[in-house]
Amino acid sequence: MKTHTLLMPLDMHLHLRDGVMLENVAPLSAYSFSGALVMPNLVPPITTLEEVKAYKERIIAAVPNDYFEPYMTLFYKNYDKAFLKSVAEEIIAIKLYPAGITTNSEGGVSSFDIEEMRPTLEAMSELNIPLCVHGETDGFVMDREAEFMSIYELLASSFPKLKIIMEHITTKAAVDTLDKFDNLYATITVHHLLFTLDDVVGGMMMPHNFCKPIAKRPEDLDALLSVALEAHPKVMFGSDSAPHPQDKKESCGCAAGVFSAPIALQLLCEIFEQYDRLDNLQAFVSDNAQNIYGICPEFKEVILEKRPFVIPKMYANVVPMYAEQAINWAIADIE
Ligand SMILES: NC(=O)N[C@@H](CC(=O)O)C(=O)O
Ligand SMILES: [Zn+2]
Ligand SMILES: [Zn+2]
Repeated sequence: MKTHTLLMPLDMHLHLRDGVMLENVAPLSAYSFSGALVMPNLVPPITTLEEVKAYKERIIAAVPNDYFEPYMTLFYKNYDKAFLKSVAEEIIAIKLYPAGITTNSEGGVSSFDIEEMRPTLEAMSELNIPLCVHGETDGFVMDREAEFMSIYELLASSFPKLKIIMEHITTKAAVDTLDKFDNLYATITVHHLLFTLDDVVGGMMMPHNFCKPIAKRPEDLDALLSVALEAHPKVMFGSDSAPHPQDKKESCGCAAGVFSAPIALQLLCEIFEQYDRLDNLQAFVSDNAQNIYGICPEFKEVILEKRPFVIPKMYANVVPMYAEQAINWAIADIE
């Protein structure tokens, strides 16, 4: 049987939520990943040192049986340098959300006034704290990410020493912007390497494929595939696995978010094998992130094998991406 081994897989964009949901989903990521960058968009969002520490403890308590490093983040506000110094050791990045643009982002940034943000972003550069960004404007839904490129360019040129990560990119526009600035990086999800808008609303409406940013056009998918499959050194895997209870997805006013964490590595194997690029998957799911963030996860070896695997219908009360569908790769063993 064909197998493929991945060392220390990392998920550099993950929503673990809190409470019972955290207890249900964290073990699924901890099983197959060495670590993950944990997003701070709880209700209310994570904005203090005490909240970061307490949330990290709750995550570790939820995964008693596996080694798993939660790389913590703060929700962006205009923090002062003294505060940032006091949290720098506890976090890997700060996540900026435009206000109201996605799940639990109401307290985000409402105007990109560079002068207002300058003290915080300069302090982050000096303290070497990367800025992760949900890059969408409030424009027409298919144009939101492309319209945000001018804000990325302004941020990247105004703060050339600040590492800026364009989270969950979905467009050719973002791929084209990546190499314009040395300090721009990106994460890509597995669902955005598979879906276009057709998979969301092209036939019957598929709430479990609905997320922000929405999947775009075939040429965007091709651009994302081109940088992911070559494991472009400024691109890393971030699942953006975003669990919502079934009734919040299968309802009027469907919540945005695709739940992919437990099947992400299997799907990535399938995609990279399909394009004959399995050799690049290690860099995409771990090595690039280690280089970009300067992290060194503890040893974990995940052996995948090529055999049919039917994705469960539910994980607790969450419906995963591709529920009940058969895929070609499965996890065989983990050490
Ligand atoms: N991606 C999503 O559609 N949803 C995420 C938030 C986010 O990453 O934008 C969530 O927290 O549910
Ligand atoms: Zn987002
Ligand atoms: Zn997200």
